[in-house]
Amino acid sequence: MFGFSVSHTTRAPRAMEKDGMHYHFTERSVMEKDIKDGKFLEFASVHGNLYGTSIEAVEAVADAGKRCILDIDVQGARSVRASSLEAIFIFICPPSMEELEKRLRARGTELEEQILKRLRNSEAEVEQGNSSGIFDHILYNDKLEECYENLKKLLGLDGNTVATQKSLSKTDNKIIINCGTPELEKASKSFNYDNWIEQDCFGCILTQGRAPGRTRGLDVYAIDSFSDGLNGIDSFSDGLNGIYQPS
Ligand SMILES: Nc1ncnc2c1ncn2[C@@H]1O[C@H](COP(=O)(O)OP(=O)(O)OP(=O)(O)O)[C@@H](O)[C@H]1O
Ligand SMILES: Nc1nc2c(ncn2[C@@H]2O[C@H](COP(=O)(O)O)[C@@H](O)[C@H]2O)c(=O)[nH]1
Repeated sequence: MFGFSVSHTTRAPRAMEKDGMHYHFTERSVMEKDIKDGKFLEFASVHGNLYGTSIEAVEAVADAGKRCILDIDVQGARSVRASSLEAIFIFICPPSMEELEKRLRARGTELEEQILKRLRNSEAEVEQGNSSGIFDHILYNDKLEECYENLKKLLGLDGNTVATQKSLSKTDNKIIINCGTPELEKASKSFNYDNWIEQDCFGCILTQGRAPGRTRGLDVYAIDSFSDGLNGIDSFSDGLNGIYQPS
């Protein structure tokens, strides 16, 4: 259902990280050129390295028929928030700086200098995450399982709403999204067709999987429920598969 957008970064890969899976590891000069050429939705300098979300990375998720999740820092979130893109922004916050330090040290992937830099930056991020107004929700990541449960609740994935959230139909030249929760309703109403980047019902950015300008001129409607047998998600097979994944 969900797909992770594989970011680009100029930092070196960690031992277990694979190029193209965890990140697209890249040279700074190459990434800077790609940024100049408009290939990135957002980018930021984080802990001394460049990180960014390419348009292609998001399209790859959309092409797979999945909803796109971006794991990005506060600067990146601010850029997306300031853009015309609509998304739900969730700040995942450690329970305390002490616990974060323990976790970072236990991860064993950074040298002391980098750990200290990351902790300093995290302090600023936590402050901004809590007070900048960028984020729609703050999730405290104390016990992982609880955090996961809370995330599911927040996305309306914990109960009966799931079935309706997945409902989508295409009839004639109209795409109909079923709004199962207030969050969904907000999301589908903010569907941004012009930019070919849409708000996913679960707060993720997703695309049509096509480049800007190749519009087919479809209209998008959000409705409260499917009472007329329009649950035709399986018939949604004309190449517009970047929007919703069939259940
Ligand atoms: N709830 C949790 N309980 C225990 N360990 C956790 C929990 N959440 C995350 N961790 C661990 O803490 C470490 C840091 O987490 P993560 O990599 O998500 O941090 P981050 O915010 O991206 O920080 P950085 O930007 O420095 O990478 C990882 O080793 C991760 O496995
Ligand atoms: N603005 C962006 N931030 C990103 C992106 N990909 C990852 N990140 C953030 O960087 C830090 C560090 O990540 P790490 O893998 O080196 O530990 C972390 O906060 C990520 O969320 C991106 O594409 N854009």
